Amino acid sequence: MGIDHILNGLNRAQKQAVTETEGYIRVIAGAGSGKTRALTSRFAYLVEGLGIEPSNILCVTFTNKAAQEMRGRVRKLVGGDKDTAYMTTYHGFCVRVLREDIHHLYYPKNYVILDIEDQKDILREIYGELGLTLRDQSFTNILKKIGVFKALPGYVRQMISREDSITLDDLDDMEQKIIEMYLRKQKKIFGLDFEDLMNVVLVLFHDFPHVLKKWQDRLHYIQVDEFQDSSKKQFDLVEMLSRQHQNLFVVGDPDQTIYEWRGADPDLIIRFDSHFPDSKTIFLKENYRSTPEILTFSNDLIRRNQNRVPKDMVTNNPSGPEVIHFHGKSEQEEAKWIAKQIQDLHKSGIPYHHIAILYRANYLSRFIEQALIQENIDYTIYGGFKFFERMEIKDALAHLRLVAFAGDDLSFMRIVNKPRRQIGKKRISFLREQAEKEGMSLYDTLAKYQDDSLFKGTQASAFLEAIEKGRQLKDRLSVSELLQMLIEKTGYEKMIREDGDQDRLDNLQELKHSIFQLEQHAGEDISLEQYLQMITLYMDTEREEKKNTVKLMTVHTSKGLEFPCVFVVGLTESIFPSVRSIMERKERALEEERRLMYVALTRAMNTLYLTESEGFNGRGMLKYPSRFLFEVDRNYYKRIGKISEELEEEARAFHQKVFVTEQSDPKGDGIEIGSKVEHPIFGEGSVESIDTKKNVYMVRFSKINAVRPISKNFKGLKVIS
Ligand SMILES: Nc1ncnc2c1ncn2[C@@H]1O[C@H](COP(=O)(O)OP(=O)(O)OP(=O)(O)O)[C@@H](O)[C@H]1O
Repeated sequence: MGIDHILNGLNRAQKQAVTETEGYIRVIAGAGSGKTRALTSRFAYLVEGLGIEPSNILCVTFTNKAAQEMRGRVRKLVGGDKDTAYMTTYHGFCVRVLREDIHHLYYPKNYVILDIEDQKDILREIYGELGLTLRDQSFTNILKKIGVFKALPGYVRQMISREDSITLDDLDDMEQKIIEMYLRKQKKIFGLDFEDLMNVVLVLFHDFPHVLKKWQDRLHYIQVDEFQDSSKKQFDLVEMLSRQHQNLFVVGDPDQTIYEWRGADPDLIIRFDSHFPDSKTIFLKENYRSTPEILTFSNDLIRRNQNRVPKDMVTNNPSGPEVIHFHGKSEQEEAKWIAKQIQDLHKSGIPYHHIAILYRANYLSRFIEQALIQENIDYTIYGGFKFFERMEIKDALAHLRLVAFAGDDLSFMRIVNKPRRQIGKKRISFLREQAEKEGMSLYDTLAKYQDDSLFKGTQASAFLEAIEKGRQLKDRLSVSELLQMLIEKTGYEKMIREDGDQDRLDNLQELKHSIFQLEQHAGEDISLEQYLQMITLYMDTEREEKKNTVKLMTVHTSKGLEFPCVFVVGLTESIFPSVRSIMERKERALEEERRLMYVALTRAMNTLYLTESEGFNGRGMLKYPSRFLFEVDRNYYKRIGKISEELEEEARAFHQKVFVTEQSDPKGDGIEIGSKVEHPIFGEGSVESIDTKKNVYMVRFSKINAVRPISKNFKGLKVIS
């Protein structure tokens, strides 16, 4: 087989990326520039063009799905009989290494990989032994702390050593005790969680040079996809492996780093050339996906980021429709407008599956889903559950149903033991039997037998009390108030809070917000029964799953995908950019949010709509359009719906406020974004941004008309206004 079929159709830069096989090579590939294609073609070229065995090539991808897709594409190019086992994720590779070599650490080859549920089971045991409850510390919280503890691989030696160097009684700190017990229990069952896999391999390679050498010998070529989302440890791994043959090929787009919050380090790709001074850089700048209109808009937004390799994407694609920003007066108007556009697109011959709706957070799907259901537009939530099928939403509504109809056994079963009330299998089967015999509902049966000795030690009475209270108040409280009262009194909301899953909490909040909004707009009181009837429309689980549906997903999920028509919705400041991320990670997060927006925009091939609306958010705060909409030149998009001057002014002030309060200098020396400052050498300047990670102010000085990073510890920088 020749190699023409591999190289045909690639552009010059792509061909270079495919055929430059030796040395350290970085490919900076913009959105839609065909990096997946370049990467698979390169693998095929190594095999077909150079005669390298696939078992000598490690090709690391970011997700299992990407690995699978890449294997499929490579098989098409080189035939289906080639071994593609080293085409895998970082974790997948570590699992293989450990399967072969973990015995050096006295662990068996069939060690156990612990998933999140196994981890929680271990914690449950520990909590039992220490007499702790979730009120003391949620599992999510302690798992996060275990994650922080495992940030550096050093602990692995302690975990695998067969002697306990620390006596548990010596540990006063409860968290330390839990972590130590967790490690011991892990060791007992030879269990490794996801965090450990990489750490154990790093320690193994470090402490057993001959093992590292074996893998180095084997892996002549290493290529890494989505390199911008690699962490320092992942980089260390491939760097170590490539030392012998020195063939490391990385491809990524620094503008699409969206996992910094969980350890990705965009500097690794940005500074790849300083790490490997002999490295070559190839730019893939030609975008094959989008229209010039979409690209111009996206380029103009991402240009605002400071920490990047400057590059503008270009395209030879024909011109398409203008990018549209729709501004609605209310969330309902926004949703209706989106549904109407989808109907129009569909009428014009565009199939539903060519349309995607992207949002920043899962809970935002609710308002769109309701509009789509009302208009009978089929949709699928990509990588998740529909809003009204999410566990916490079904549970919350089960509280309301049980108040409305005591005979609803399904709702009873959903919530009677959530949170745990010691009403397990045995007691439930008693209730079922009695209910059957006496022709009563499970709820009424429990009410009848709550004082029976069988229910001693359970919290059955407290549960019944909460539901009874709901019954008494249901005609006096609004539905939203009733729901709040119920989930508070039964402890359901607390359980979700203690579990620490922010997505679930956001969904609950969104449900309450949606009921409140409905009440506001209805103009008359809505009874509980009316509400439950209305909501049934959205809970219809019988709808069959169809292929030709509009796809709804978070922006994170949309990474790597493309659609002819894209709606990016809910573009409200504080939601996108997310104020929560900015609070946690300051201005680094703002840049990451902008990159996330860039990922969303560049999913679109032909038509791009951006939507947001006025009104109040779930926390009762006024909504303002996202700063991202103001950062792009007005000539690059068309606005439908008027933003009053007043609203625009308030919005801009709000953007500034979020930015300044969240990013102001914690040392309190009065220097903030926008501050005018004086420097003894550079003269007057103004602070453009603050890099908390590097501890510097980025100051633009007028005398030199350039930005200089000035250390926060430098005493000579003074505020002048
Ligand atoms: N040389 C080429 N000629 C024509 N089309 C191409 C070429 N290279 C890539 N494409 C097409 O461009 C689109 C984008 O390619 P691909 O999905 O590989 O991009 P990407 O760089 O991975 O994008 P992103 O990072 O934004 O997800 C695809 O539809 C692909 O088929």
